[in-house]
Amino acid sequence: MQTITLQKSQTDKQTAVQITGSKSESNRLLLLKALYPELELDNISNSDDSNLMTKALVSTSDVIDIHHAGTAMRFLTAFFAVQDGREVVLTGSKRMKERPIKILVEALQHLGADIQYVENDGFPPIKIKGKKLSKHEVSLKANVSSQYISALLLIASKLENGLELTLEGDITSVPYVKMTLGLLEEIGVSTKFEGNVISVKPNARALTPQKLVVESDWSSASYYFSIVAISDLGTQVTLSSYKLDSLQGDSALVEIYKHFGVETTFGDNTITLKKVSDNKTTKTFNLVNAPDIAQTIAVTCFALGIACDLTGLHTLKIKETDRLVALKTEIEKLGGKVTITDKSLHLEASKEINELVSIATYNDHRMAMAFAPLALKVPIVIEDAQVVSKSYPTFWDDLEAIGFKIAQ
Ligand SMILES: O=C(O)C1=C[C@@H](OP(=O)(O)O)[C@@H](O)[C@H](O)C1
Ligand SMILES: C=C(OP(=O)(O)O)C(=O)O
Repeated sequence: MQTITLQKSQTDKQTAVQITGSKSESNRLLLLKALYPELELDNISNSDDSNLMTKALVSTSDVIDIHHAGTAMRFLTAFFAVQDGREVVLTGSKRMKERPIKILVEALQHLGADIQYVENDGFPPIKIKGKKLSKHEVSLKANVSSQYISALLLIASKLENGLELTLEGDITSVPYVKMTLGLLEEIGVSTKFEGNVISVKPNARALTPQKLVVESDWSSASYYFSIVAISDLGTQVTLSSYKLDSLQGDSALVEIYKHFGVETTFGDNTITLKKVSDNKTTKTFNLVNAPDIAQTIAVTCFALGIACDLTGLHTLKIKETDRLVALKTEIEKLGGKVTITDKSLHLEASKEINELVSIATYNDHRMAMAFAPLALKVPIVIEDAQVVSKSYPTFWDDLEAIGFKIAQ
């Protein structure tokens, strides 16, 4: 699928959507299952990133290409560093070669790992010679990407003496670190997070065999929060399978979208989103704990003609694309006015939205999905629409099912 044109939704369509498993939970659990085969997993994400992770973990190839998958790149760096005797080059897409990995590599090297850069210092591809790591104490800078922290925590229980990790500076994307610790605890690994120190106890034995069911992806749910927010009063959509006590930080959507008049009701494994009121006040959110929903929220505000101030966005520049620049460029094509710094975005309230603007997606699934709900206001064109498969392969089918008209 390449360029598609999206149109306003039809009435009398299906309003229930089953969303695939969380990509973040899946990629953690897939790695943990490789370390502890006694684990059984259910509702694993069907995303490209999780498929790449699954394949990489059993690959016998000398070179593993993880394309655009950031978590796979970071988690597998730690995984292969402790596979004694295994030599592998981990590489990725052109963009992956621009996404920094030095903080993680230096932490692993400090613990005793043998990792070298193949092209540019500090960036993939990297050559890893797996070995037994000798040390168990390390410090790392915590404000660039939480994925470095999670990567170390995921292998920690397999180190002879576990791990004591000291986090330097502000910690970014904290819920993702807590998700990692939550999953470790769930499978029976002991962890402690006190102040800026995280410790994980060693565990050389097999775990109690158990089945873990991955909750569906809350970042994917964000596009439906946006659709409902932009829709008429009374509009509702039911999504499954979700739970109240989520490990995913993006479940903050429930509170955030109250500000847009969207009410969320938890049912048996489901959430029902309903538009109950209109609220046009300027929105201010700090998204340091939920960076992946920044694009969704910015576009919701633009569609509704509401101004917003989004902060805590310092990680957006090193994701699939520079998301701050991409948002500004595309919203301005549509007639909006956006000001960005390297960690914030300000959108002015606007009245008009230009029709049939062709939205560039920059190899970023979230650019395609975040702009899609705008079709409720004006017909819109999405370039390289297939990018959604990075996290949500059936996104366009699901939009059609709830009534969007899609032409190729
Ligand atoms: O650990 C994870 O699963 C993730 C952590 C976040 O990255 P940063 O910690 O780099 O912000 C998030 O943006 C990404 O989509 C998934
Ligand atoms: C940033 C993301 O993914 P990753 O860092 O794993 O490529 C994302 O899914 O929005």
